[in-house]
Amino acid sequence: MQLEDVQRVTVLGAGNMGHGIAEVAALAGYDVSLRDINDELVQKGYDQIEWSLGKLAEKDRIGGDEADAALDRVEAFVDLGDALDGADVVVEVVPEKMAIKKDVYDEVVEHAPDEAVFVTNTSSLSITELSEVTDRPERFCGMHFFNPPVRMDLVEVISGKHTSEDTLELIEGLAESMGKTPVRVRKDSPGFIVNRILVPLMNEAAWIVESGDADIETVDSTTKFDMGLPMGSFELADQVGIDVGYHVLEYMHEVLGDAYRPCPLLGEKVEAEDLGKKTGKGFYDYEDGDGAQIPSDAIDTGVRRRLLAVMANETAGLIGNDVADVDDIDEAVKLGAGFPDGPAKLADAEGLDSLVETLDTLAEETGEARYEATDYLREAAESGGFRGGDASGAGDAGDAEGGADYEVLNVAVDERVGHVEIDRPHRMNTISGEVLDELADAIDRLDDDDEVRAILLSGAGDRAFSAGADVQSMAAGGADPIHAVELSRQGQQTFGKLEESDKPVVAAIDGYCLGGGMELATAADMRIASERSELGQPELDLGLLPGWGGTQRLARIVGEGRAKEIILTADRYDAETMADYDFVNEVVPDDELDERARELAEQLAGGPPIAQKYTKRAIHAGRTDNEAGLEVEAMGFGHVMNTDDLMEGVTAFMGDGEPEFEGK
Ligand SMILES: C/C=C/C(=O)SCCNC(=O)CCNC(=O)[C@H](O)C(C)(C)COP(=O)(O)OP(=O)(O)OC[C@H]1O[C@@H](n2cnc3c(N)ncnc32)[C@H](O)[C@@H]1OP(=O)(O)O
Repeated sequence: MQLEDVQRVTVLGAGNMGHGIAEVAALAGYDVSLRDINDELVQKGYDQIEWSLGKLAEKDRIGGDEADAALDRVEAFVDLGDALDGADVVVEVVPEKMAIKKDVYDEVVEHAPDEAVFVTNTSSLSITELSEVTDRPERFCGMHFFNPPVRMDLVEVISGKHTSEDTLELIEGLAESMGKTPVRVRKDSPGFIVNRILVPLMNEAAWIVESGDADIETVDSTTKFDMGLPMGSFELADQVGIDVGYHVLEYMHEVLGDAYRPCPLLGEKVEAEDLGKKTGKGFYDYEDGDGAQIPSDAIDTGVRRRLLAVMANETAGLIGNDVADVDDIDEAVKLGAGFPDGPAKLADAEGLDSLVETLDTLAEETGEARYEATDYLREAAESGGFRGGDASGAGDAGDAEGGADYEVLNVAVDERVGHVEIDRPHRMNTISGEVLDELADAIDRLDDDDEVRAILLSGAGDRAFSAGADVQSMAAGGADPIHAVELSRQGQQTFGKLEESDKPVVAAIDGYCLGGGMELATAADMRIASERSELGQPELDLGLLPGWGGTQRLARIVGEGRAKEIILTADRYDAETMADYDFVNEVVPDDELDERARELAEQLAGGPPIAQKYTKRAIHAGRTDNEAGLEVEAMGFGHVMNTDDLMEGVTAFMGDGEPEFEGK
């Protein structure tokens, strides 16, 4: 079956994941049959889809018509035969018990069309074992969505032992058509990629506390504020459900051996039914206490190294056993678990050599199997890291003209325009330290490149130009004032490079342009925005202030009164209002932004570079001293008088032609 043959997707199970997957499939234009075992359950799932589509429309993520059309495509069923009628792909999302799933497949094979492809949304069970109870193991694979499917980009596409390449390609294509990022898991190994990293991390956090080496607060403070992960390890366990992690761990223990022996601390919580947020109490108390209150200053480097060492070992296990390659692992964990960087990159940055040493020491002290470094980890450490000593992790990412590869930017030069796109759409193109580093490098290169005559800035995807500083990675600075001052200076200087560039800079704003993202756009010479864009400086709502030049640059553009209004209210403004405030030069329909921004950038790239340079310099010099500005203007005027560009401009004017300026 080819992707274009897929018309009907049948989703078996209308629970949390089931109705979410059904919604995503309907939004992608597929007809959807949603089935559960009784009217009440299936109706509940259907109502959830209706509610969620309504929310998306309310937030302008989709149009009202689109929401209605998606809902129209969903039909609810209790009868399995009816639900499977005409199915091209069957997505099974029934409870995570092998026996239940097998029973379902026993029935499904009786009713499903012969050519239908089967996928299971298990998060850890064996794809091979499940495929073998069906009549089509080669047309069977895992399709693991993350919760909630409508928001999470990642889909792990897992090959069973019998799965054909065609099936994997079809399901990857299906995931892409639903707007998701599929990551292939080549082997059916417990936990696949994301859970294989997260669950042992949770287990190790518990073992650290169990052994008395640190307390819960220290482990969580280190995880969140030192390693920069989105949550503390115990906070994560509470969020996911301690029982959920525990059962995955038990399964890993059973299949993969002693290295995955669950820490008794987890078992005790499961026994006591303190399962985390869903029961009101887990490692933290959400009912009678304040929930997960994690101190930002209880960081312990020993805890960090231990958690990173275990994570590195798991990563190595996945690569060494050919389950997935390093880039896919990093991508999957970033998208599926919200890590700022993937585990391989985090481990490389720490130094694999030292992590191997940590494991060896722990193995010697405790004799525990989970500290036995895998052969692949040792090999990777010897060759300088997972990426052979390239700690930037750039690998094959990005392809910038001028010889630089970037991890979080796309940089390309075309028609004399150097285009810099922040490429973190899954995190709203937020600005991390890495984005700042790469921006500084890219701007320097484009500035030095004579082929480049204008710079265009944008954000990948259609949700955000940039939602500002990555608060999570900022928090990883551990509330250290000195670090914060340096971070502020780094942003000011990086954005200052754009402002000071001799070349005209255009910011193409589509979607959210907030906080540090707006400060970046403020450093451009011109701003063009799509109608749907929302702009603002929400820092004060976070108890912060705009620290990347916002207090200075914004006032120059919109005047002090408006700048104070924007910063002090922390409100969000639509593009039209920001055009009225003179911040945005032009507002265009959403689907015309890319073309119009490029047109403007190319127009500026065709201008006379020397005159442009002195124009920018004179305007900037005049900010604090009008006389100085006029002096630069006069000097610039003198400089251009003796240029070929002047001759070219005047000749073209006389002859009614288009000038070809060369900057000479
Ligand atoms: C010196 C400079 C300082 C600063 O720049 S401070 C930061 C200033 N910026 C902000 O305060 C904006 C914060 N973000 C938001 O208010 C909202 O987000 C949006 C309005 C942009 C979008 O809202 P919605 O459509 O409901 O999406 P969502 O679920 O909130 O966001 C999607 C994912 O993006 C992450 N995210 C958004 N903004 C940031 C950020 N600034 N730092 C880190 N992560 C961010 C979220 O957490 C979430 O992630 P998950 O899907 O993993 O839950």
